Amino acid sequence: MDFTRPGGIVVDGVGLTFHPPRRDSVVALENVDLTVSPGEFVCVVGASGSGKSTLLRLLDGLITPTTGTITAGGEPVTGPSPDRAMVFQSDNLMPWSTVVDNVAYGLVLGGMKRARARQIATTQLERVGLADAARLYPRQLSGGMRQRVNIARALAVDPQVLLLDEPFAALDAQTREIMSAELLRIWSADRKTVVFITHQIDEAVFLADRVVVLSARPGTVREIVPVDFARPRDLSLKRTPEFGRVVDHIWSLIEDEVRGSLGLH
Ligand SMILES: Nc1ncnc2c1ncn2[C@@H]1O[C@H](COP(=O)(O)OP(=O)(O)OP(=O)(O)O)[C@@H](O)[C@H]1O
Repeated sequence: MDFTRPGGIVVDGVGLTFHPPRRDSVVALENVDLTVSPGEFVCVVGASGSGKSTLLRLLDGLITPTTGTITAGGEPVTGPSPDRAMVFQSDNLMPWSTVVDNVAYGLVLGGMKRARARQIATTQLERVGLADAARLYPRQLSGGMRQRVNIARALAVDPQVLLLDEPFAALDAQTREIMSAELLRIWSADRKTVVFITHQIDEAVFLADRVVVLSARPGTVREIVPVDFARPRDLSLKRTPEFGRVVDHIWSLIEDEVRGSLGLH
């Protein structure tokens, strides 16, 4: 596999130490090695504080590693780029703009004429099943709809890589399940590279080609678990014994650390 192609990511020996003012420094990540193939769907799980969000911010270029290097599409990551789009847990939509203008925002910011940007935004809204909501305002949408708008907004700039930081964490359990199936449907259309952070092991296994399990602080790659279930996947997969076995395996890798993070040793 050629990781220097668009969408490929190489994380090589990456460490990140925070130096907060007037507090002890925090080694959040240490010696992380990871390669992601173009078009691959990778999920990252780990106990609270294992450095999942930090890893994602490094991949985006929002922060710079203390040690090691990161390349995306063969180029060193030195800062945020339109080639990579982030989706966060909270939706960050502008309440004063309509849904379509929220989705068009990144394109307009990049210099595109508003009419053209709205056209592209409308196409993206169709993809996420929200064409009818284009003229509504964010407050008129449910949480699940808002996160779909968020995904449409990330896709509108046509990035090579989508970085998602617990995008469904604020949703109720049923909406969350449906949203993960929706995300796979949207992803399968053009198979962008995805790195998806979650606390839910079953969500990770349902979505991913591989699940990266981080160990507790300092976070490092404990194991990379391949998930070979055929695609397209539907939610009934989650009720199969094979699925349960993969979930159990990952849970066994992090259970001690989750207990430790709760002071339960
Ligand atoms: N800006 C910062 N300054 C100092 N320490 C930080 C900073 N950001 C994160 N940390 C610390 O780095 C470690 C990793 O944090 P991070 O948020 O990446 O973990 P996480 O796995 O995403 O956690 P969670 O699952 O709880 O969201 C934690 O100990 C956290 O307190």
